[in-house]
Amino acid sequence: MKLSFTKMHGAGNDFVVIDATRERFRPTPDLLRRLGDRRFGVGCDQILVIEAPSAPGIDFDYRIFNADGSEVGQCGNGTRALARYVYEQGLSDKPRLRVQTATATMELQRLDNGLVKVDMGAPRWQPAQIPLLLPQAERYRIDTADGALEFGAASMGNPHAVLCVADVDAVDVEGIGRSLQARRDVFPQSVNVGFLQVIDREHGRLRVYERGSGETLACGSGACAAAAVGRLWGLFGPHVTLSLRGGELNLEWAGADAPVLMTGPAETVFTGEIEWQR
Ligand SMILES: N[C@@H](CCC[C@H](N)C(=O)O)C(=O)O
Repeated sequence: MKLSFTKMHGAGNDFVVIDATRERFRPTPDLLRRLGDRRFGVGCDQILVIEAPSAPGIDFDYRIFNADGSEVGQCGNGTRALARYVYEQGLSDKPRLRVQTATATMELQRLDNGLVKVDMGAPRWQPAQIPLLLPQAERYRIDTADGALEFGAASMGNPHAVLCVADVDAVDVEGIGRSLQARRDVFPQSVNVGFLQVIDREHGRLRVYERGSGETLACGSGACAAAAVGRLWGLFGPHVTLSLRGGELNLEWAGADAPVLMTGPAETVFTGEIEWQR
């Protein structure tokens, strides 16, 4: 059988988008891994599945799979790609859309400049399993194979650890990323590991070693977590632009229970079909 897909990206974080409002899609582990495989399949960081809404007040259900086939609850860059797809394909012309993932409800807004702004919801502070270093700033410290690591931890519907570093280009992103991900006592569902270099109160640089797909060129939920941790630690003001290897994202967070707002690009790269033996 043939499966139609659209290849998209948001700041270089790339996606295979499946429109399950128009074709039947059964996300088996083999098929997901083939879609994610850059050599034997299509290749992407995440597979995004757009489905008809399963609840009132929601425009679309939105399922997210990492390239390794694991299903997750959040993908910020993918949310902007979803909005772009919906508008390009005429699935909706509403300027604001509400989408539901396994763990989060998000509101998306199409801006006049072609960018998409996403209300990502309020950060939730995690993890509870380890003692805080500084309780008032949600700062943690654990011992790993790479020595003692200090980090902030936030859930944006998926788990993130954020480490402040002097120079993102000089960090062993994969090594430290993997060693934190291996600490299942602290992160039972593993974790996306962000490395944040603060430039000034409104600018930073960020690299993210993602769960299920390794280092990506950008991570939207990781950028939200980094902006929130940076603000909580007194390093950032309420507006910050983060430069990732694939582009820039703008983040706003007023603090406490306010949602993190993320603005950035999303592009369609090509469409295709993949042969698939069920
Ligand atoms: N790239 C994404 C995050 C995708 C999911 C993540 N790898 C996880 O396992 O939680 C983003 O833009 O947010």
